[in-house]
Amino acid sequence: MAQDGFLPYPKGFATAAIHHAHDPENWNSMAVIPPIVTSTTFKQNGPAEYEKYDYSRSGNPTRDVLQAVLAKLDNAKYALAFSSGLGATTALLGMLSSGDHIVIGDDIYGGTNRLLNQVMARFNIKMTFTDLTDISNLEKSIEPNTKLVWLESPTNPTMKVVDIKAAAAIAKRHNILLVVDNTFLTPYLQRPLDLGADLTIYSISKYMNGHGDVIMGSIATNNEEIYQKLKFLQNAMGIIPAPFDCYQVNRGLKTLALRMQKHNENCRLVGEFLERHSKVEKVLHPGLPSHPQYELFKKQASGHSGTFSMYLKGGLEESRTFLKAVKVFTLAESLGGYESLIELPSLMTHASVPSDLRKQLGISDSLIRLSVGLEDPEDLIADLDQALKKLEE
Ligand SMILES: C=C(NCc1c(COP(=O)(O)O)cnc(C)c1O)C(=O)O
Repeated sequence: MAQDGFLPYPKGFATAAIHHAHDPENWNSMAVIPPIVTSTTFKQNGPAEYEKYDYSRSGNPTRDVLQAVLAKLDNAKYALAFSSGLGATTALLGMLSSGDHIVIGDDIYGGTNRLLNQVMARFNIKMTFTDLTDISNLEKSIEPNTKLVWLESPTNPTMKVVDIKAAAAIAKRHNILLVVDNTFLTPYLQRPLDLGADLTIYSISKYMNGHGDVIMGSIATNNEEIYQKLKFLQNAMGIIPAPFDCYQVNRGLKTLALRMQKHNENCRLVGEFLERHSKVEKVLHPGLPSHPQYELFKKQASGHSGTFSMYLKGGLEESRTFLKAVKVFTLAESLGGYESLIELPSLMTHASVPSDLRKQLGISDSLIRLSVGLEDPEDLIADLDQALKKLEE
């Protein structure tokens, strides 16, 4: 059962993740598990006369199985896989032309901010960063040359929630595409296309693969024209994943439903423990009633994942002491794996965000982001408790 008051978990999701596009009749071997096709090239019947595949960058059978499953899980017609989440972002931004404008939620992954500000800006892509939790800021930021609205919800790392339906309605009214980066929740907990978004993008490297051993990205959409443009860019820009990685991610998806339920449960227990702790200033967890947008979050999600943030009392010294003391949690970047991770965005994942924006967003040296994994929650809580006790020494 989904958490009280949230949307129900999607029916048939686990069955689709396991069986969709997996008919053994699809391949001569009748293998139950889709074969891994590592061949870089495929024999042709005559010059430019071939069945479906000519060169693995342009198309690959193992990648196609993964893309079919990814589309199904997002209730989408189409999905494409890329070499990384930022690779998918690069392909998506590759649809823009010099002079185009995009409106972006102010709180986004540091690497996405870096790609926009330090690369795309050099190609004369104009951008407005704004706080989309106040949805009136979206309308105010739209200009005649605006082509994309880009948002995360919840946001990385301050966990702000954006009203996706409202953003989609405004984007549609202005004939602008809405992209939602759904990395933090996956389509099991939130389905942006069903809420009106035109595209949803993922760092597959996180929960979708879920095993901390693949870097990959993906985009899903129902828009045929956009799909064809992105498929062209996937090949023309060469931003493709390896067949073996596609096999690993396809395998990871088979337990996505189970893993997200357990991340949801573990993360609530850890968040509630930290909320009660004297050394914790504030917890930012959209799945807890204390979050300012808890009611909105329940309307657009089936629950929260394992990633949330908190403000520790004190400054950088206290954060360093605490982060060096954890033992079950690992101090490292990334999130969404079965192993629990913990990090300091100001010096790690969001170090490339301009300091004035970090200050404005509250990404201080006291803001700590946790990715609660699938370990026994008692062990996770005991680990945080012993590390917090170091602040009393
Ligand atoms: C590595 C981290 N984030 C990657 C990320 C990316 C980039 O994905 P990569 O697969 O790392 O290229 C895109 N969108 C979001 C919301 C992300 O969190 C991190 O936040 O620790």
